[in-house]
Amino acid sequence: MRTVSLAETASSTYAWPVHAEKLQVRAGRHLAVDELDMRLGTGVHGLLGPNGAGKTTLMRALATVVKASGGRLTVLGGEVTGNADLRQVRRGLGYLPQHFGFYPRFTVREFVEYIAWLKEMPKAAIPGAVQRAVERVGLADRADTRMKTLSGGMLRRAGIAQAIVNDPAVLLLDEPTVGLDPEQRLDFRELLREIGLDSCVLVSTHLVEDVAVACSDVVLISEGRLVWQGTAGQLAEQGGAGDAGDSATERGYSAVLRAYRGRVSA
Ligand SMILES: Nc1ncnc2c1ncn2[C@@H]1O[C@H](COP(=O)(O)OP(=O)(O)OP(=O)(O)O)[C@@H](O)[C@H]1O
Repeated sequence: MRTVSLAETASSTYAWPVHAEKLQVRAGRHLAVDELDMRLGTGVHGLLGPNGAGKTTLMRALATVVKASGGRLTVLGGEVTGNADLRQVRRGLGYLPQHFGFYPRFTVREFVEYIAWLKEMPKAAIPGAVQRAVERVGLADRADTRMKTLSGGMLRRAGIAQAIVNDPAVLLLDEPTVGLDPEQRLDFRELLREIGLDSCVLVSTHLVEDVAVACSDVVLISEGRLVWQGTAGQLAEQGGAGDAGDSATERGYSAVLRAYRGRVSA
């Protein structure tokens, strides 16, 4: 049986689970997110953009790991750029960072349990929630294996398990499909679609095809700004025969970026 998360039982008086207005976030001294406006509702949102576009920095700000240096950011109704109770917001979040740390002697189960405990899940709900998260990422047969002995793809799946253990209302996944084999990628797309039915999921990736298949909506950023937002089908319609790419979605991606670069250099 599915455990009901704290985020679901909290009253949701906000219009958008994620709402950024003129958001600015620094990475070191660099302004990596610059006056970004973005609203995300329920569904699976694919976050695309070239290397250095600011995807990881944006994810980190949404995950409340870094503070914004300007603008406004509201996550699950809490203004995280203001004086919101971050503990309350964090209980409703799931986050898979691009690189995540773990104690190598922990088993997969201990690692996911530890994150559930950090998220202040009710003690009695933790064992069942951990088992379910591990099963959902296809690691049930490795639950009692030490983290240090997992393959790269299995580690990534353990990372996804910790991100979903609390049934988060906002799930942030930074390049989750890196290292997954083709079969696991297909299962993962299915998992994303399932979670996106009642949660807001943001997935950063360079695999435009993953976005085309698994995401209800695409957010494209470049130089820290929102360049384009729409459905994967609408993105595909932006491209033409002369645009770079092996699929309609890739050609759409190239066309949108080309148009944006033309606008900023004009
Ligand atoms: N610690 C740092 N100090 C200075 N600049 C940084 C730092 N971290 C990131 N940057 C810069 O901020 C910008 C955005 O980086 P970020 O990692 O958010 O981009 P990204 O879209 O996730 O890139 P990628 O697709 O390569 O993972 C880049 O220009 C990067 O060089």
